[in-house]
Amino acid sequence: MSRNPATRSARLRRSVLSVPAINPRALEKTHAVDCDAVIFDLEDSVAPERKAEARENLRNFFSARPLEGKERIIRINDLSTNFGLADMELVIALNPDAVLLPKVDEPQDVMAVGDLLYEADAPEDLRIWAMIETPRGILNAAVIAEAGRTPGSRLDCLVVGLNDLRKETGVLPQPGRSYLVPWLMQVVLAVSAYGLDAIDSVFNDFRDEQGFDAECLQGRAMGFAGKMLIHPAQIEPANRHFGPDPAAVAEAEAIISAFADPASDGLNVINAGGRMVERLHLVQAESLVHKARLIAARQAATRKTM
Ligand SMILES: CC(C)(COP(=O)(O)OP(=O)(O)OC[C@H]1O[C@@H](n2cnc3c(N)ncnc32)[C@H](O)[C@@H]1OP(=O)(O)O)[C@@H](O)C(=O)NCCC(=O)NCCSC(=O)C[C@H](O)C(=O)O
Ligand SMILES: [Mg+2]
Repeated sequence: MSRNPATRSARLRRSVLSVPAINPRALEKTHAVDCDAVIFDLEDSVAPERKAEARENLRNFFSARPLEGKERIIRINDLSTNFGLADMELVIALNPDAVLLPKVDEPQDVMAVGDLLYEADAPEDLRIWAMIETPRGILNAAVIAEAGRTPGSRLDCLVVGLNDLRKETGVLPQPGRSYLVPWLMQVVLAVSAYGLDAIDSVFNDFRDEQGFDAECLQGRAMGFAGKMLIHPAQIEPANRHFGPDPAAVAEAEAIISAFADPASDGLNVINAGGRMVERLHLVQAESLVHKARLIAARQAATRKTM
């Protein structure tokens, strides 16, 4: 049985900020910024000769002060490189919320990391995220996502990487991403079939506010849960575009009340102010209201600590 997109994840993943683990100053900034998740990057933003230094930075960062209220994800190097296994040892030692695998081509890439976590007796809530950023990754998006349904699988989220994908395919960066949309939608369809989340790719030109807004609107309309970010300036717009807008929350609350009315008992379809509403809309409405409450609770907690 498929899960409705509205029920994919109860977590907020509107803004997923990547931070190069080589940069201690940027690492420190993650305590103060308002993103939902942080990816600590050991892969492409760290030069090969500085991988060990980046791991040491992360070790120090995790031991100095816990990062509160945000999902913590460590992006490792591919296990086929010289760095992948040392990265995995660090992941097991630091126990983040998730490990992000780059350049996933097939389900076996995810399973190999799952096996390492199992052998290390890592806690079950240490999840796996997968970057879909190669031609084979796109072609195999469905079977990769399906692997997330096998018993004991830790796969939780797919993240699209368009920089690598453009490099591999020759598709040029263009406003509207018209040639990429079919591949993006393939990823959204795959996660929808198997109850995972999908995060849209980074937008490199972090000073181009209009371009970023347009891409967020497009990603949200396509069904992505949020966007991978490269700069703190992208957090507020991503939270805004991927968060529920107040009118939609009010409408969702009205749908929940309408179905809670005893007059709706035994009805699968009702008339809500001149619009047909079905019980499937109730599931979406509940998910939206849940996310709105998570955001409100986060904002209240932030105000308290200010
Ligand atoms: C792109 C950057 C190199 C730009 O950095 P910088 O020149 O320092 O920008 P600013 O001067 O505007 O920065 C202002 C302050 O903000 C801090 N900062 C900047 N970026 C981050 C960040 N990502 N996280 C936390 N803090 C950040 C700076 O340190 C400045 O602070 P201060 O000095 O105190 O004023 C830089 O933004 C950057 O490195 N971004 C992240 C790059 C990265 O993570 N790359 C990997 C992910 S991209 C990817 O995965 C692609 C994918 O794989 C694919 O294939 O598509
Ligand atoms: Mg990449």
